Amino acid sequence: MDTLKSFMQPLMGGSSMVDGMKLVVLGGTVETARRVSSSAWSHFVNSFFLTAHFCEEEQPYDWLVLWLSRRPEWQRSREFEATLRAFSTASTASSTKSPADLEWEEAEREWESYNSSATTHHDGTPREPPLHIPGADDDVPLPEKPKSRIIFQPTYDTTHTIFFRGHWLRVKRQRKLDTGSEAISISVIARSNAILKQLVLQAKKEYEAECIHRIQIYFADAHGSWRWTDSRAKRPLGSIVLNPGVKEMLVEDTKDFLRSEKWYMDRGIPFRRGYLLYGVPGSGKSSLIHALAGYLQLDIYVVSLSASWISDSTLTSLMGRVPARCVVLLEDLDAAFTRSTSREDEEEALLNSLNSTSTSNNKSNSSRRRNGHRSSGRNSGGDYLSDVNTLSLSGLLNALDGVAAAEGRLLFATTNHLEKLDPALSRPGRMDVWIEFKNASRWQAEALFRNFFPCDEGDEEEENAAKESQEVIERREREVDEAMKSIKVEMASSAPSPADSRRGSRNSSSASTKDSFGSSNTAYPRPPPDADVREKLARHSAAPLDRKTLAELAKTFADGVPEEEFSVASLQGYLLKHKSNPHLAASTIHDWVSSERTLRATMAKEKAAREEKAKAAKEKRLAELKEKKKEKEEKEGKEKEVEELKRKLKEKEEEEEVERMREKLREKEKEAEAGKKTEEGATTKEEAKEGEKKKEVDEEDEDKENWSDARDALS
Ligand SMILES: Nc1ncnc2c1ncn2[C@@H]1O[C@H](COP(=O)(O)OP(=O)(O)OP(=O)(O)O)[C@@H](O)[C@H]1O
Repeated sequence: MDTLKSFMQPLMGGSSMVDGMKLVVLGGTVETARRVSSSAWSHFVNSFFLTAHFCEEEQPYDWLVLWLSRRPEWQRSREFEATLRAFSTASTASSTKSPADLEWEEAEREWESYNSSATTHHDGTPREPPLHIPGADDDVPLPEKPKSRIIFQPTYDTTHTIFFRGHWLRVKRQRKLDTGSEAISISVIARSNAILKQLVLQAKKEYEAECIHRIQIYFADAHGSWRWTDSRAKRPLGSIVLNPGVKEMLVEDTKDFLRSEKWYMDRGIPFRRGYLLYGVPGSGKSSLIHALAGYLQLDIYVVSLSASWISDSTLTSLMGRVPARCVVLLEDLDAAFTRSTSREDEEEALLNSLNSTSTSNNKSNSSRRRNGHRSSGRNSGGDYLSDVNTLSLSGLLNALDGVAAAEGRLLFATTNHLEKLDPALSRPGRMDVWIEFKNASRWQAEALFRNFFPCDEGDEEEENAAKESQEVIERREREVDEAMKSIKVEMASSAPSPADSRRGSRNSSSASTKDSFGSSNTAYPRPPPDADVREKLARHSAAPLDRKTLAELAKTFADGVPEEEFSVASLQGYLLKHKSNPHLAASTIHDWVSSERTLRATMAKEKAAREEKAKAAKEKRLAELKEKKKEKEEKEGKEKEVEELKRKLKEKEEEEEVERMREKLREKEKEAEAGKKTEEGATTKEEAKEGEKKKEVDEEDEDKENWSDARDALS
């Protein structure tokens, strides 16, 4: 030991070095102890904590976000960000409000009471007086603008503790590094994961309770996932007007299907059902699906097959990811593949043949078309030609009923062009129920009218009230007319109108020259409003009609609507214009029909002219393309002729060369013959024999040489 010390002493060079070494050793020991203890602690913690992860892409995430947003602890984080609630479920529909919601509403009320007393904005500008429109029903308050619900949630990677059913939960929001999507992890100290299951079920229940009056709409995204897009109030099935029995049949069929899972399983039939709704636009296909989904309490998953990003694989993964009970909606099924007409094919073929540099591309394009792929987009020349989505018919069929397709879903497909669908797509098994939608029948017209105008079922008292309200309407209409007349007078004399004076009396601070919408023109007098605008200024809702009047008006209206000529949507548009005046709606339907017919005839003429023009332009383009093709073919023909001549010339030259070689060979042979004869005379027989042999060998050598010369020359 002493020897070692004496050996080390000079190396250490004194006590300061020793102290330094001691410090390093001490520091190392502390750090190692820290690391070991922290990993032991996390190991210890992990062995007691159960953790559940919820990814943004999955539905339980939405349940959890709603549940957390209702926990005051979650909203009172010291580091938070404010966001609009991602799930816009109607708060009005919800019967229960969370403490967090109540807290937020209280804060809003406080803010409003502070601000309502002020007559100026924060920037000092005066507040505008309330708007008054002559004849408008100011007594009826406008519905409040729906409030967006702001939620405060903790920033990423901060851990929060929330108490739930006797357990402390550690909750953390995280962002995944690879996908950038959000996730929530919840840890709890427990022996089994029962508490986490309870939590998820609780969150689900609350979410469903909030959504009971609404349906959720999900749209497919480019990554093959479903994104929540909208939440809509349920549409009552009664508001959909179809010919008798159609709705009932559909409702019964869907209900029966949803009840028959076991029946399907017992028979080994895939538990799926498809409905094809086809027919004229504006006949209620989409509306019926929404109403039905609401009735059956199912969410809607919408795929647009004409999206540019859609491909076989994305569609397959989307179809595999729909929940067990839902409505999958494929809108405008015919738009998935646009088949080109023969003329378009011809044009494309011509273009392909002209574009010789991209031969291979063209081949692949046309083969894609044959396989039913859709293409649209721009070519280099700026024309719309080929931006390809890679969805094929077989891919679509596979996604609909392949092994990966989810079971239990109701598939609805809509199309306006049944004739464009491939028979494979609409065969039973894929589309089990077909429903045709036509233009409105008289029966539908009457039902639509009845749906539009409220009926007072009631007694005499109520009938009197209805009459009174009718009188009120008429009085108000008269007022509007008078107000309009006075506006005209004002225009002529520049005197303030009664409407203006009323406004002035309400708020003397408002500028007298300004009209209701703030325009203060002085150079040009105000033009009189159109009859259409006057009509709109009238009161907007009709008083309830008694049963008899409603029946009469509905009949008059339906009688005036020609059978299956106008879509329900267009009739709805007409009724909307007269929604305050059912009498007018019924009495002027004939005028509307004739004006619509005239309008349609004009539009048809214009369309025909446009099509004619487009056709002529197309013909011209086609002729130009043909001309170019002809020129190209001629040029190619000439080039071919030149090539042929060159080839022939080369052949000729080669033949001549061979002939020259043959000539040379013959000359050589003659010379050899002559030499042979001279030698014969000069030698004995034996010598002659030997000489002959030698000659033969020489000749052979010479021949070989000549032949090789000739071959070289030929090659
Ligand atoms: N049969 C109907 N009953 C009630 N309302 C209808 C009906 N048909 C159409 N409408 C009304 O017309 C509008 C358009 O209807 P909808 O979008 O459902 O028609 P569609 O057949 O799906 O049209 P498209 O084929 O153009 O998508 C909606 O506002 C809807 O309320």
